[in-house]
Amino acid sequence: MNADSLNGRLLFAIPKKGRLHEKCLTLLAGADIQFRRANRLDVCLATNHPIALVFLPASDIPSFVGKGNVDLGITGHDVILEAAMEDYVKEELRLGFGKCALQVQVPEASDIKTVEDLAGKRVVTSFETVAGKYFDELDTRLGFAGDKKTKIEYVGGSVEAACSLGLADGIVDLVESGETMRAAGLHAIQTVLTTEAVLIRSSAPKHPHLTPIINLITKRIAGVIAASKFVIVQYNVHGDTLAAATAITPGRRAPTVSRLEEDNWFAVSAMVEKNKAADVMDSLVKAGAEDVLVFNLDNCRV
Ligand SMILES: Nc1ncnc2c1ncn2[C@@H]1O[C@H](COP(=O)(O)OP(=O)(O)OP(=O)(O)O)[C@@H](O)[C@H]1O
Ligand SMILES: O=P(O)(O)OC[C@H]1O[C@H](OP(=O)(O)OP(=O)(O)O)[C@H](O)[C@@H]1O
Repeated sequence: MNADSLNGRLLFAIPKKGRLHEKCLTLLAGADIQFRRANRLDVCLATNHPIALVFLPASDIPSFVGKGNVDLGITGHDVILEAAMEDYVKEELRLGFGKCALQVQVPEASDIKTVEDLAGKRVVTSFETVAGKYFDELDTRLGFAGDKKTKIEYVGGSVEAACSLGLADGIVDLVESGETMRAAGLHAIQTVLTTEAVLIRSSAPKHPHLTPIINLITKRIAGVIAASKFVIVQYNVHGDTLAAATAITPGRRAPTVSRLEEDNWFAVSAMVEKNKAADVMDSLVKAGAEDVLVFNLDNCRV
């Protein structure tokens, strides 16, 4: 592939490995962006759209998109703040995966119980920008200046080991299930931020002629995300209980109601939030609905 083959194509950055990689591939498949990636090749052309996919480390994606070298990207909200690119990228969509929290953690046995106790001591993290800003503000609030200020030290990984190795009094690291933190004998004393994967575009795009395709891909991905959050509930109901049942399933705009080939019976279908589907089914049966079915959505435009 040469640079010419990228001409006129939308460049779309995807994390090349790590926690977000697989979920991004599922999202691309759901949005019907097809491609064949040759072994170890980090740039590849979509076969059914004028798009080139660029596989990059998640942490590099905010600056590539922010500087306009790449038109669209997926990365973590935390990574954007760490790269100090929040003024240069627009977060178009929250994607509902890669959810975790950046937390201040200390050894469970430690005397340090609050971030105020930790201020002025040693903190190890991979998020030196975000943690630096957080402790700068705390130091200022507490009147710590010069060598009294909190010492922030960067490590690239295995942050949770820093306290037991004697390198730190506390750490700032991501927590999802909390397993890593507990296994290292740590507990969280403060949440600095919560994060999830986001779709981003440049705030000052270099290729304005690509805006229509950027909008199209954004809508497609929004459709895949919405479809994963909703199910379709369908049921039969007698005319006497139709109003009570449709009040339980009002749908996004309105439920679809069709007459059955049986006197005063109706079939109803409506979109329902996936995490409420079981409760909705219980309420429908209680209200007198019959033959209650739930269908997954593959995709939608809402
Ligand atoms: N435990 C987790 N649960 C959910 N999302 C996470 C988790 N850990 C990280 N993330 C999200 O994924 C992003 C990338 O993290 P990941 O650890 O995969 O980094 P990476 O850049 O692939 O580096 P490496 O694979 O070298 O650790 C994070 O910035 C965060 O947004
Ligand atoms: O709360 P948990 O579910 O245990 O997840 C948190 C861990 O996940 C991430 O690391 P990852 O496993 O991606 O490895 P890394 O340290 O190499 O980044 C993060 O840095 C934590 O260490």
